[in-house]
Amino acid sequence: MCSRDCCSGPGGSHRGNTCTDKKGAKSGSLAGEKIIPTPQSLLYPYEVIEEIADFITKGSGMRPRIGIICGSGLGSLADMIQDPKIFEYEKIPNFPVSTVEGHAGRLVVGTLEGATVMAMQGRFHFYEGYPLAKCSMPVRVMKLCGVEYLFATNAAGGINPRFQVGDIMLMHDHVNMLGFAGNSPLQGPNDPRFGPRFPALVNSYNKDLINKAIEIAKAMGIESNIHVGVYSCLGGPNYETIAELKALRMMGVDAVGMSTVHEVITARHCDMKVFAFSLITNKCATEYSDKKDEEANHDEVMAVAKNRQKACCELVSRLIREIHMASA
Ligand SMILES: O=P(O)(O)O[C@@H]1C[C@H](O)[C@@H](CO)O1
Ligand SMILES: Nc1nc2[nH]cnc2c(=O)[nH]1
Repeated sequence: MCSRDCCSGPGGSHRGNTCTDKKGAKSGSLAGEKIIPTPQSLLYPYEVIEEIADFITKGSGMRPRIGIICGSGLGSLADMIQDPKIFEYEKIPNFPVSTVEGHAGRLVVGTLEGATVMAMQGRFHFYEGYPLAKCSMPVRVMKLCGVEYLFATNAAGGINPRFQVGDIMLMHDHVNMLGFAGNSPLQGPNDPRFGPRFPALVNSYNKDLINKAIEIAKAMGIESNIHVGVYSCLGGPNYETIAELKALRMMGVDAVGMSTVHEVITARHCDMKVFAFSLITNKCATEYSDKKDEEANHDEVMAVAKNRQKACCELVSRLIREIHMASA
């Protein structure tokens, strides 16, 4: 495995003096000390994304309209897909592999509530060692497959004291902490075939879809478990300190996680409509305490996601049905 920028993290390796990604493409040299960094946006040029998209559309015989990214423990969202064509990440050319528990590592293409969909059962995180452009590369693949709507889901810690474990927060905005630190999936030369150099991000989260989701939650009788709020992505893999959580709360953040934001930036850059939600899997303590049970842990995150998967699946499938009906 390569731990340097030259071959972009897991899946890459050094053979002799040469740095090689998992497909064998040479992307840098270890000879001498001169390693030329690859700007993030050049990691996956348009033509490579196009090749991956062709592989999926030809292999599935479909052009999906809705893309779903399953959060930690929420892989069952993809299990709802009918007549699924399944692509293991390892078998997709130039695709990274999933390394996190709760992220199966496969792409599922089929229909859901009549709509053509593709779902990532397993996403890529910055803390796995992947640059942000690689984490969100599948969003561009979705775009070139024909996807118009991105549904991004995640497991997150609730900072807003009104949030309870098992609640769902519909994202209406985000605070991009990795962006504050100068990291973006759009870093490097811009390819206008994807989108503009300086994309605007106000109104990134589609208001109509949020309103529809609230109506659906009412019809499901879970409106008291639904909130609309602000998500923030940190680099992880560690969970936050109390001081960090206090600071995030002061900034107006309601829930914190380690994903989604760079996917949304990539989706908005190529003009997709975005719907995203966080399943609140743990309450974040914002006061100092010795209580061990106030510490976040991934087992708890997975257990809560498993418990709440039914509600999440129903919300997603009903919303997809509305989108499909509206365009039928
Ligand atoms: O992929 P998501 O954002 O749902 O996963 C969250 C963030 C970490 O990957 C993990 C921590 O428990 O859950
Ligand atoms: N950063 C972060 N990610 C999470 N994913 C699930 N819970 C949490 C949390 O408390 N913090």
